Amino acid sequence: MSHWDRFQKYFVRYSNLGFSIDISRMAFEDDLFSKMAGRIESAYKAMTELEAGAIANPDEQRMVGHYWLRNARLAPNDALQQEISETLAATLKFAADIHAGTVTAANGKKFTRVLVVGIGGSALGPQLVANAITPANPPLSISFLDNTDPDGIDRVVAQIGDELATTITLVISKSGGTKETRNGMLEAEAAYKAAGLDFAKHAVAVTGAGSELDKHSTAQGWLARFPMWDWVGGRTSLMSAVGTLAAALQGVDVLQFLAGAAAMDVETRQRPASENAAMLLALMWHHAGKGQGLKDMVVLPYKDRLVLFSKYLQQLVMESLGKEHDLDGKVVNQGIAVYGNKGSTDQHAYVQQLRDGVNNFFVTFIEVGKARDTASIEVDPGFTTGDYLQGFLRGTRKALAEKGRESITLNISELNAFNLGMLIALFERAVSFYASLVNINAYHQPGVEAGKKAATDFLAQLAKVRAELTVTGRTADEVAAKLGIDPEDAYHMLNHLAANAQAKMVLTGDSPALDQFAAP
Ligand SMILES: O=P(O)(O)OC[C@H]1O[C@H](O)[C@H](O)[C@@H](O)[C@@H]1O
Repeated sequence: MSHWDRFQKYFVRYSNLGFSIDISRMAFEDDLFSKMAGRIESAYKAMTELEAGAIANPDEQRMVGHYWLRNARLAPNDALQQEISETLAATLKFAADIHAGTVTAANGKKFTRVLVVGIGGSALGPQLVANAITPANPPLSISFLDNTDPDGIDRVVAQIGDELATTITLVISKSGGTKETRNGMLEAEAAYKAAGLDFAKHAVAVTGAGSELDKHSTAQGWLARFPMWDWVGGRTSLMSAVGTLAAALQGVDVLQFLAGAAAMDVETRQRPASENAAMLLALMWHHAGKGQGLKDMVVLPYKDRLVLFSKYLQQLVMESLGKEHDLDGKVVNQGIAVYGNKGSTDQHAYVQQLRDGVNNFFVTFIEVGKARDTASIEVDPGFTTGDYLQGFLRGTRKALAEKGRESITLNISELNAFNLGMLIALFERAVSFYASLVNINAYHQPGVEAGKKAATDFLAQLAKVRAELTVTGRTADEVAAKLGIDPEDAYHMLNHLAANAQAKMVLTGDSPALDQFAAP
């Protein structure tokens, strides 16, 4: 069969949405659909139950409700439907009050900037939206504190400068207890205080009811609090107040963003697999990686404003699918690695390996029809930069295909709120379908807790190591023996303390075991 015939055979287009998916350059056999029919059927059944309010996250005994966020009528009861609708209305009203100057900074002036403090799903989605679909001259600019790196925090606070006086800070944390976010909140509060500003009068919480952050923000009398629910995972929370509040403050058309997601949901809820873009993605992932994630997903949008899409999908895909056990408790070590930035830029970075090197990936091209909103100059007689961008996408896809490297191409007409909503809904549902195909729970994240606990242990030991420092100096072995901890851990802690003026290295031996550290 010619490429042209295969392209036409498998090409799926939702003309009403200006969307299409091309899987023809994936080297699956024609009997893929029949071979997978049983698992496809189970995936559709699981999806129907999930959207009807089943406990689709059995490990945490929770419903999975992110699809309801863009169509509240789907929620399984009136109370939830009302809560979703009222929260959306409240975020839009709050943003309108900020824009109108009904709600102002403590100095009576309109807010001009929003500072988001969050991490993981409480930052990646808002960062994607801010980068991709914020209007050219947004009513509020945006900054992010998305890590517990003091140097990074200092840079953001310095960039905001005096504008802090008209900056509204959104502290976003579903659990309300994530330490990086708590630290960012305290650092932001310190910056406001240092500027003689009352943080509470510039702060808003987006968190679960009754969380540490909820209690704190209520006790401190912050401007507002918006809810997060336990039936929305962090990585699928962008269409809750996590994403809608920051988006609305920046002048994004939130209702169009949600409408795009809802429209893609309609197309991908129950269509037969061969016409269902989300099921097609899930099946291509399964084919490429043999159901074990053996090939990485390279995300290559040929649009600068989608450069954060791969980072967003890293969490959505890898935190959902990267699981040790399947639903039957069998050890499966599932997952699909995701990386990428943007084309054609990445052609000058790693595409060399994609074409000629190890064939351990498949590419997902994202093609955006409309090149720009303004008129184009000619960079060659008759050609524009947009022509080049399209040429590089098509050329790279062809060059990869010639060497047996697989790719999927998604096409949207232009980059706007509706179409970004569509893309996010598409991948959310593809993740749900894929998880069913490989029989895993896509909605919990046990592995993340392990890291959090190890960090807590590290901090407890760091305090003891610091207390062990004397004027004369101690080696890591001596400190470890005294405290009964791992000598290498002790060594790294002593170096951390020395690098930050909380210890000093008094002797450098010819092996780390001889290095001596003393009190500063
Ligand atoms: O929103 P928070 O509760 O602060 O959680 C922030 C992030 O923490 C962990 O990394 C979770 O695995 C993520 O899913 C979550 O987005």
